[in-house]
Amino acid sequence: MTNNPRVLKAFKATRALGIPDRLVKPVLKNLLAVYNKNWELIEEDNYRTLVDAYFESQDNKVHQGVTLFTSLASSEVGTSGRDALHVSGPSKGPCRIEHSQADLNGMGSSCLITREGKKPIKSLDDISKSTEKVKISLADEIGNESLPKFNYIPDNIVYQHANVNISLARISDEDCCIGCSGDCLSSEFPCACAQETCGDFVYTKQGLLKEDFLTACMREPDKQSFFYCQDCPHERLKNEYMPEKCKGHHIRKFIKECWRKCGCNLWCGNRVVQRGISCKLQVFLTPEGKGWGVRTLEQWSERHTYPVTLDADWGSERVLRDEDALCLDATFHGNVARFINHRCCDANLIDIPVQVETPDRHYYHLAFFTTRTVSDFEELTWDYGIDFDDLEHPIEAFQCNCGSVACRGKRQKGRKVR
Ligand SMILES: C[S@@+](CC[C@H](N)C(=O)[O-])C[C@H]1O[C@@H](n2cnc3c(N)ncnc32)[C@H](O)[C@@H]1O
Repeated sequence: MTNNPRVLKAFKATRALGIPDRLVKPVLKNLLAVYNKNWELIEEDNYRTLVDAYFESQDNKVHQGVTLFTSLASSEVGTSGRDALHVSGPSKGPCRIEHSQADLNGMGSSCLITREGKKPIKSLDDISKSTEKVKISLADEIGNESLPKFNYIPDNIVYQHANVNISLARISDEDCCIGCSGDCLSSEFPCACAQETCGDFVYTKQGLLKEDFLTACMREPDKQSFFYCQDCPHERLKNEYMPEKCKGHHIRKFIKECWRKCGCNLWCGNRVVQRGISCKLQVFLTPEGKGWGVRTLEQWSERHTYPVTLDADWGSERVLRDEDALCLDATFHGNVARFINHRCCDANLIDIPVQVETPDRHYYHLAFFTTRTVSDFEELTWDYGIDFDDLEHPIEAFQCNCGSVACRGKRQKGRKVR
């Protein structure tokens, strides 16, 4: 552990990008040697040289010849391209929250042992570049695709002027459990953080979502659970001068996790999403022409949770200020969730909003939970909620190849989408 304030400041800057100190340390040491201890060069432009040097060093480390064993299942998660996740945005372009960093060029040719046996493929050992707790591998068993260039970041980063104000001072005593200690799930009475979910924690001691809460989240929304804005940012984004009437926003159930102002510890059972991805996931090239997708490398015989921080905003107020209409955009910076493909109606994932750092509901995490048993090597899918007939929908339509018998995109086949 160093006391050098310049080193500590450098760590602080790289930590903000989700890079652990232990990985930055050797890169920093190397740069100091190269620059003859000229700190100014390293500190310039918010440590740009250091960050670039770190990512370069990680690129060089891309392992070739990853071997995965059939006995372990493989799976992946992917999400939001820009189109898929623009849930709402202000008229002058959405305030963006970006996700994750990693330059994924540098794929190696190797052999991957899959359920079907040995196959020549391109593979990467860990697209998260050690920023996640578990490795997220990549496999192209078809061998003809290069990855889109994007930066893998494990946590959200606020882009430009997005109105996200995270501060402990904004969390009132009613919004946290200062008096708790250890694990809130073990205490006799539920703490203040369970108020959001009617005094009952939503997680089991095993870190799974309780059945009744999940079932309630999966239920078809009724008319009362929609909110209609007077002046809808969604519609204004489509047509600034003659916006149509708001089509409605689904008012959804939130999960509220304990956080830093709470007295409990990091291993409290009411802190699941914030601890990061813990499942073995793999990004793979889908054979149906959907591009890259995500699958799991292990069977989840129970309903399981893993966090992917996406974002959206919904009309929780009569008049939504433009700057509060946030969206998640993982086009350039994102995590593994950016690869999750769409499946109509019977997807095996559901997204649930999770309040962690702020009681302000404009900004929250979007976590994906499995809705049923997922087999090893099964693709993880999510219903993007696209209306394939609405060509003005903010999610850009594509020719749906989800394969579901209830595919809503079938009618699109043979017709040119945007
Ligand atoms: C969030 S990205 C998912 C990752 C994407 N497959 C990739 O290779 O980066 C969304 C894009 O994936 C493709 N996609 C997702 N689901 C699809 C589906 N059911 N059928 C065809 N293409 C799909 C579409 O091109 C869509 O715009």
